Amino acid sequence: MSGVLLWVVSPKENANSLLSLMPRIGSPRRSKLCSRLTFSTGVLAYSGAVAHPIRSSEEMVYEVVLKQAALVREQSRIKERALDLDERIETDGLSNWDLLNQAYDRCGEVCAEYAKTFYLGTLLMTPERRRAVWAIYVWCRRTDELVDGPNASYITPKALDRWEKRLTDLFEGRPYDLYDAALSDTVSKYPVDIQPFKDMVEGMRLDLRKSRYQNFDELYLYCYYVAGTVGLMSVPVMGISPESKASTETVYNAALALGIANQLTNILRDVGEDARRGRVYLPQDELAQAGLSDDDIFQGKVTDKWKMFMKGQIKRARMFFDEAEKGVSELNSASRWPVWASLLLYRQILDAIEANGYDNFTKRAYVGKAKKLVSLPVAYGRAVIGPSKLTKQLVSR
Ligand SMILES: CC(C)=CCC/C(C)=C/CC/C(C)=C/CC/C(C)=C/[C@@H]1[C@@H](COP(=O)(O)OP(=O)(O)O)[C@]1(C)CC/C=C(\C)CC/C=C(\C)CCC=C(C)C
Ligand SMILES: [Mn+2]
Repeated sequence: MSGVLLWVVSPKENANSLLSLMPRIGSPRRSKLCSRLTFSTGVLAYSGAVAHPIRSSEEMVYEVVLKQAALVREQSRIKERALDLDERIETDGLSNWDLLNQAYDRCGEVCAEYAKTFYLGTLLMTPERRRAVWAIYVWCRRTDELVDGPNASYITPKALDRWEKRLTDLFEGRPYDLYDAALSDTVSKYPVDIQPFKDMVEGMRLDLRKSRYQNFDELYLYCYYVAGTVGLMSVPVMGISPESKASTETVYNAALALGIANQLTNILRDVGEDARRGRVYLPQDELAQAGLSDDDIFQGKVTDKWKMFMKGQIKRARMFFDEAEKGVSELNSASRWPVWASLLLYRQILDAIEANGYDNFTKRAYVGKAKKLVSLPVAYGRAVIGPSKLTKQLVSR
């Protein structure tokens, strides 16, 4: 016999308490802490006489973190073979090497076009790392465009299956086009696991079939798929400082946290815009606990209830940013500045939501040019600071 049993653990159901908003970063210790302190309800799977809890999103994501961290340690994917460019790419008398350089240059152009500040930041990286990050950026952008771009209404689950097949092909050295060729080369040189890429495609599938999230556990998984994955993809390329004493998992957890923080911020910024597309990413149970419903969101009135609710959501996003900050200094020195810059800039969107009086229905929170300009040297200042000397704290987490 097997089935699912719902149980209630804690009598304290206070959605706005600090503890219930804690980032659920997936180290086993944190996981235990979270389940002890924050879970008010849970799902227990039972089969026969043995009962065991169904894994939370956090635990499932942590497995990917461990896998990626192990891969980095082993450096097992570093291959000696040169990239075998597929005959589907027209050669025009150019060598594979020329084509590859062209491919990377095109990725850089896309990056400069869509993400100027980030592009500028990458210029501080070594040429090898910089172009690898561009290649990853372009693949992520293209993946996102499938469900968010101008042709989104034509995208079907089958099209996403084809996109995933193309992904496995490029990981095996069979790229379809120039952008894929750049990524194919990157993943052959750096210890990048395919799983976060596949998971991002899964996030796009989720966007096709799901427009409501019952609780934070569901939302956490979505945020991992579409943004936490970016952190896991980027760190193997950006590199961890040789001086870092932190465990690889610690750094990957921070990278994951930055992706989650960014996506939560993105969701809070875009509440009105998403509602107009029939989408509500905010956790339904937390909305209900705050006395709010989808209708309140569709009506878009900034009430006291809404402000209270938003304060809690912003607090949680900030906690993920705090968790991420702990890992940035552990990265290679040249990679720290773009990461700090993107963290500080994205984090300020939360301040902008507050400054807009929590009206994220009709106003789009953004960071103005002056604030952006001030943030860049601040990011630089932070980037100069290297890995933490507090090794014990970081290693043992
Ligand atoms: C240095 C740096 C920031 C590197 C990452 C570069 C990279 C590969 C970015 C890809 C971003 C991308 C196109 C993702 C596709 C899905 C998506 C659009 C996610 C949203 C990004 C914001 O986009 P935007 O504001 O344009 O949103 P709209 O489409 O307009 O709605 C996300 C919110 C998530 C992006 C996630 C990150 C940038 C994760 C960053 C984490 C790291 C780089 C790890 C850093 C390492 C440590 C140790 C902290
Ligand atoms: Mn958005």
